[in-house]
Amino acid sequence: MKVVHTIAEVRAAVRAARQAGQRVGFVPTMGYLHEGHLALVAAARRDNDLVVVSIFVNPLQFGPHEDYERYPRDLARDTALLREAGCDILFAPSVEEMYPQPMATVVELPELSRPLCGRSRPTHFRGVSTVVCKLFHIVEPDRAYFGQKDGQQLAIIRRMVADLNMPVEVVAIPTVREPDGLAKSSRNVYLTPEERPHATVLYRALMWAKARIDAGERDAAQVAAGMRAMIEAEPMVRLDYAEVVDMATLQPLARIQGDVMLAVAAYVGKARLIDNLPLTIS
Ligand SMILES: Nc1ncnc2c1ncn2[C@@H]1O[C@H](COP(=O)(O)OP(=O)(O)OP(=O)(O)O)[C@@H](O)[C@H]1O
Ligand SMILES: CC(C)(CO)[C@@H](O)C(=O)[O-]
Ligand code: BAL
Repeated sequence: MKVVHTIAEVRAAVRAARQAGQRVGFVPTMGYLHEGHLALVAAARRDNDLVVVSIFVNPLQFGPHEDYERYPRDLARDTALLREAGCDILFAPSVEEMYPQPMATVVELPELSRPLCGRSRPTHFRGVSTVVCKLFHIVEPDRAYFGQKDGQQLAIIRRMVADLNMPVEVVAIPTVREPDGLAKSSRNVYLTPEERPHATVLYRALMWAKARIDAGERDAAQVAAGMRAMIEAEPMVRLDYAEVVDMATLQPLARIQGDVMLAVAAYVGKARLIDNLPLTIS
């Protein structure tokens, strides 16, 4: 595995592979890797000749009072994990390399960025779509891999790629969970041993909602209210939102039908956790 830190190096490596007729799979991450990230890398490894993983904690997607400074980082451990996972190129640029001058350009999808997490993180998805657009131009992958866990991010990237005719196939990978259902996330390290059991309420609320829908419930407001009540009743947990939305537009639904996403977010101590469940109801 080659570890590169500059845009020129990653471009040269990818172009050489492409000229040799290779297909390029790309996994963008913010590092501090866990099995969720490694599932994306494994899928990229299966489908492509060359696998590129980026590790970049993108300052543009953090709000002024968020956790940019204390976001967990461990490049040595990540490098070892990626080598083992069969990654070919690790691209780990500095902030100066990615943003040599303040960005005068932004890529923003306002309608998709405002709901759900956008209400508490109003500038977050502008930072995500802008950096992913940059990374796609740098790496020029054939396929790019994203986790379902960040469901709003996935909807935004899919729509950006469609709207801007980007020649990349977006591949979604199901959420990888701990044995008790908690979605794996780099931010789970913020949870104290006392908080940790309560964090599973997000998954429990999603499972409760799924059971109701499986039993025939189609009233989205009823299901959302039930999820909200469960999360609000949980000690050490503060609800951010619990909603039933259309998977592509992220707009709240009245009736549960078609491609829907049950989406939840809550604060548990220092951690803000998100989870979701995509469902197709015919
Ligand atoms: N549990 C998971 N299952 C599947 N994919 C995941 C999981 N967690 C993260 N991913 C995906 O990995 C990619 C990189 O995510 P990121 O580096 O932000 O990790 P994270 O664990 O989501 O961190 P954070 O704590 O910032 O949410 C994204 O496409 C994300 O959806
Ligand atoms: C897609 C991403 C790497 C952009 O910084 C980030 O939002 C993430 O890790 O999900
Ligand atoms: N996984 C999304 C990155 C973030 O929360 O900033």
